[in-house]
Amino acid sequence: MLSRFSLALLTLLLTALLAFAWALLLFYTSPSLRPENVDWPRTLRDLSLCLAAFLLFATAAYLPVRRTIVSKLTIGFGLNFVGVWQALINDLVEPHWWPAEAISFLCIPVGLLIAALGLYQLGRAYRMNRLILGSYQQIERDLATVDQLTQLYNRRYFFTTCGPLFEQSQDDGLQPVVIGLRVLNLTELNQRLGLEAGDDILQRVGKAIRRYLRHGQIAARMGGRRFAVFLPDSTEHDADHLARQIVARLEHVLMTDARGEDLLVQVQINYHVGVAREEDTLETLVRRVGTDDTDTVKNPVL
Ligand SMILES: Nc1nc2c(ncn2[C@@H]2O[C@H](COP(=O)(O)OP(=O)(O)OP(=O)(O)O)[C@@H](O)[C@H]2O)c(=O)[nH]1
Repeated sequence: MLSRFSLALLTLLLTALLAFAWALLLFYTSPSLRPENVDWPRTLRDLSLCLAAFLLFATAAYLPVRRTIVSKLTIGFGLNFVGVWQALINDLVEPHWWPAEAISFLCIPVGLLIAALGLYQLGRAYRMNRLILGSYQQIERDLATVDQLTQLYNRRYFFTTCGPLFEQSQDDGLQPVVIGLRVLNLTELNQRLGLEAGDDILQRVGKAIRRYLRHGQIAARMGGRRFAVFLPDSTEHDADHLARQIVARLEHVLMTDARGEDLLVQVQINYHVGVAREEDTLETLVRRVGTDDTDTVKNPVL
């Protein structure tokens, strides 16, 4: 089995060889035009077209894309080259043989049609590749920044993104607020209903938080059972209202236990609203609301 490179080389060589042999045959069998009868500008134009067609033909043969597309492009541009080559010969000799006329008449349009089909498929393949690549990149980004259980951002994303936003808000004279939330009875629920049920509860917490978020507000899972919501500009009252809505939504959650029976579960969530003071940074504010891992012991609030 020939490699792709050898097959392309063989196709090009064979076509060039046949084209020269065909030209020799026509020059040998048909009367040549006298130099004063040759339309030199037209001949030069056909010569340039011929070179361009051969270049396209060669490029198509080596394109690193699917074989079906390569063959369409190679056949299309190859026929195109044959047609233009014939037109060039016809500029220099007077062939009284119908195939010589028919070749350029047929090969150019048919070749262009096939090449256009190949180009269309190439465009589609390129678009598909872009789409696939785009979704891979999106997945990669999501895996790096989003907590897969709750679908909220992770702690790393929270600090990287909200840090500059926090400073920007302060510079603009706005009032950044952070709400810290913590599922108090997760350990107990895990023990009573199992880890899967605990995961389910965390998922519902994520969903409830996302439900009440407004544009520009960012929520993240900061630890196993701790969450933070960043509001770039808010008041204690509004943030408190938002937190109450989230907590109220999760107060009683309907779940199914291991035996398939419905169960009303009380999810206890503690929250704390932190309004930024002038001397605050995002870190100090997050620590105050008790969502930073590093401050678990020191924080008496949550
Ligand atoms: N089902 C389930 N339980 C979890 C998960 N993450 C943490 N927990 C439980 O939540 C409890 C606290 O876990 P931590 O990882 O200490 O959570 P934290 O957010 O750091 O909270 P602190 O206890 O305040 O330090 C433990 O009982 C864990 O088993 C989780 O992804 N799924």
